[in-house]
Amino acid sequence: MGKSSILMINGSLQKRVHGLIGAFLKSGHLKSQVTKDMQRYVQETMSNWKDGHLIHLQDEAKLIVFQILVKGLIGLEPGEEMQILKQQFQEFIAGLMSLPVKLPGSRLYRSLQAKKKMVMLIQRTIQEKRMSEPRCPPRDVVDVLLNDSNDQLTDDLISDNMIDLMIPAEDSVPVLLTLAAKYLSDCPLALQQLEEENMQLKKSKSLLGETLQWTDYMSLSFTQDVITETLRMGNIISGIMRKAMKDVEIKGHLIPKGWCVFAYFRSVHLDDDLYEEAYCFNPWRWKGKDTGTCGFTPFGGGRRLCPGLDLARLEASIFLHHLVTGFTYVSAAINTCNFS
Ligand code: HEM
Repeated sequence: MGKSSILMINGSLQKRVHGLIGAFLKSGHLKSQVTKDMQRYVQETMSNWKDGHLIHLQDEAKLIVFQILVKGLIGLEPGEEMQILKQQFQEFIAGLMSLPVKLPGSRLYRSLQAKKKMVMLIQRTIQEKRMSEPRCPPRDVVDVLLNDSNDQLTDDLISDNMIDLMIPAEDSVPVLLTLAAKYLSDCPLALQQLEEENMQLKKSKSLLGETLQWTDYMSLSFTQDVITETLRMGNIISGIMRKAMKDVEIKGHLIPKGWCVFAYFRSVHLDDDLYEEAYCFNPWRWKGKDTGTCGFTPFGGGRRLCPGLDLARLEASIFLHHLVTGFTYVSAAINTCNFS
């Protein structure tokens, strides 16, 4: 990761970059674009699913999510360059956790080479954008950062950040989708209610001759509760690190300045004192409840709160909608949880 990565920087620059990216990822403009593209990619992908063929859901979801992500970040459409970027990104990721040996042929070396190639491709895109008129409203994150007047937002910072944004985003949503499918397979009641809610929306929209908008997907309350419960049980990011900048005392425990603390979400999200039958997948527990509490932090919190949280929820809603309305989904298990 580069020195100017959003994951590494602090202070006012992090606040600025985080604010710009977060506002764009939450914008109605991006959500409409994502909805249109995601519907198309999901339908294309699912139309290839044939009876009797094994489907690797996470891999299929990964390809869709990567295409959506790269378009939202740098404006690239699916095609040859997207394919190259995907290959290079996989090589780069493989070296993130590897022996620190930078000899030619080593995993780390190959990873760094892949990152260089990605940077070159993204910098070319930035140059092209710099030579054309600024786009208003911005269509991707590069547009947003280029339109800002802060002179710390150099081409190097922008290209590094595009790659570093792919790291938290690329895998998390496919894992969320895969876990949702798994938990639903284990819970026929939830699957049935999810199907009913989504079929109802599909029918009412088709009667009106309208296509589904992002607001339609987000208005599906039970679908949102299924996603919330999957985030709680799945703990896709198991926790976050924080460094104490000064001595801090929490509930009688001193954390000396300079110490690192790991806030472990799993121990909170699976705490029986906070969640009745915490190991049971029970989307109904969220009915009418506020998800913005300290006991539920799958997207972290504070000034580093995940800027992609709305996008993750929207992508999951679209995927689940097409999964349960396009296929007969057979649940194999009987859930023994008490939902009363
Ligand atoms: C299920 C999906 C996702 C989960 C569970 C998730 C979770 C998280 C968590 C726990 C953090 C750390 C927050 C903290 O330190 O307090 C984080 C940070 C971040 N996430 Fe996500 N994320 C998801 C999807 C996404 C997506 C789709 C994007 C972008 C398109 C994204 C971009 C980021 C970025 C840039 C940060 C760093 C923010 C900063 O340090 O200022 N994430 N995410």
